[in-house]
Amino acid sequence: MLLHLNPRWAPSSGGKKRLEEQACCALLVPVLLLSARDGMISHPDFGSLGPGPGGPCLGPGGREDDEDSPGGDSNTSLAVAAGRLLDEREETRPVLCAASQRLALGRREGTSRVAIGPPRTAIRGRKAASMPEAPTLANSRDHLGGAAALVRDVGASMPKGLESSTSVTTTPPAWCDRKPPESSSSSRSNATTSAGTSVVRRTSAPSSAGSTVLRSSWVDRLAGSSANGVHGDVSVNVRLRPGSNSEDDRCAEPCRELMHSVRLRQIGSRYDQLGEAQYQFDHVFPEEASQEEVFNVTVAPICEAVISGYNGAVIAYGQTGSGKTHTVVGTPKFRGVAPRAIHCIFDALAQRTLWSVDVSVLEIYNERVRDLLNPGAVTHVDVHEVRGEHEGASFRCPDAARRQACTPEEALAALAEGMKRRETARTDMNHHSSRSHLIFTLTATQRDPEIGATLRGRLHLVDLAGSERLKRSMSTEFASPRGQPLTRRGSGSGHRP
Ligand SMILES: Nc1ncnc2c1ncn2[C@@H]1O[C@H](COP(=O)(O)OP(=O)(O)OP(=O)(O)O)[C@@H](O)[C@H]1O
Repeated sequence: MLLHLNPRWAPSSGGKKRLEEQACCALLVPVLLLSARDGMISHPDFGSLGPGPGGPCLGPGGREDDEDSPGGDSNTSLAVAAGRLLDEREETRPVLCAASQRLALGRREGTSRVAIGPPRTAIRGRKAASMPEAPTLANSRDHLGGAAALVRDVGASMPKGLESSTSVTTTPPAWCDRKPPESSSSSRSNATTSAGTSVVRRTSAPSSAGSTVLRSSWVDRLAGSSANGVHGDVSVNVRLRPGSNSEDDRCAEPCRELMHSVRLRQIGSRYDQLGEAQYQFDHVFPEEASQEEVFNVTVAPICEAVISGYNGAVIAYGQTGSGKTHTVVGTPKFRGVAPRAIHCIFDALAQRTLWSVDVSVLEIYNERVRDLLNPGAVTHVDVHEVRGEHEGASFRCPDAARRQACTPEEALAALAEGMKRRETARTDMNHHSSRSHLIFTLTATQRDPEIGATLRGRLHLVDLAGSERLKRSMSTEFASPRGQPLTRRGSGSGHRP
């Protein structure tokens, strides 16, 4: 998560509320993310693998490869996250309340200077000394461990017939990150599990031994990850937008005394009594931080994980004009994380023999999901909620276009095409303001024909609409067809309650 702050956001009136909005972001975002765990870095996808329209596009040395699964495993676990977070107010309210409670309690405990426990502490389940445990975060270690537990559960639920019918006989390639099974037999099967829970596909499904090794490998990684913070974790980072020259003008700055923390300061005599507040993050990017630095620290590790078969998401959150689109997409001169991630993933795939990449660009606008790669008029696509026995709910947009990309340029062209169709509106704060949530998803699929294994990782890059309330940004030009504001409270732009 990349949280964006505009240090100049210190208006003379209504300042307290606005400062609170920025401060609340710091607390709300990590808490909210927990409820979006499925859209975060997670275990390799157990779902069925479906080729997108146009069929698979294979990398150098690849060959046309037919998938036996029906198409439709799609791309919007992030849309999920965003959609659920922003639209299902009933669900998020307790979480929001918990965060507000934390903020309030934190304030009460300090007087003029309040040090709020670091979000990462809360996320990783180490209760901050001064923090009451938020009710909806009940034991967040369990929450993080949920992914690992999920893997165990899915493995445990392998149908018996499947377990005994197949085996893996060859040593997996280096990229597969698996050990060969201890015992093997030659039988093969096209069987898949009832819930599509086998990641080994097409001509074979894992043997009992093989799948156990596979699972334990993932479980180890996931379990290890929550301990070492490399994978399977949520990191919350802040980037400060440049632009404020004078000290008096600034309401946010990196804290020199405490690493990776930001100090928020209220400007103006009316709210001086509020004092300062410090928030600690995984990383704080000062105003002078380059695009490259942001990518290297926050996104490059996720790209590596995607190549290893994990799903990852990068979500840019912040007020309008705070630099979300600049960070995610950037400009030709200052390339954002999206083009860098695309190049990074393609560079890694170039070392492999058999791979394919497809991309999709979706937009959540006015509470509906739109497919921005549809060549005709921009169309809405339905969101299907799928509830697996062990996987919880996931959301898919099977009708959304998934464009095959053989080169980074093709993937970038798809992103550019989607950006062009994205709804923008002029606000008083940002003349090219994004009024929708943009979700760019890149799916990297690698195959090993020898063992019939498929390894797939997804990267979701999300540029959220401005988090401010609509009336604050005075975005009066956009209204729904029914004359309502673009988004209601609690959803889309201005989604804070
Ligand atoms: N780190 C930065 N360095 C240089 N310019 C920046 C930086 N961050 C933002 N900007 C500039 O600030 C302006 C607003 O940024 P941007 O459009 O990315 O904001 P946003 O958060 O996406 O806003 P909205 O939610 O309204 O779309 C742009 O002109 C952008 O180039």
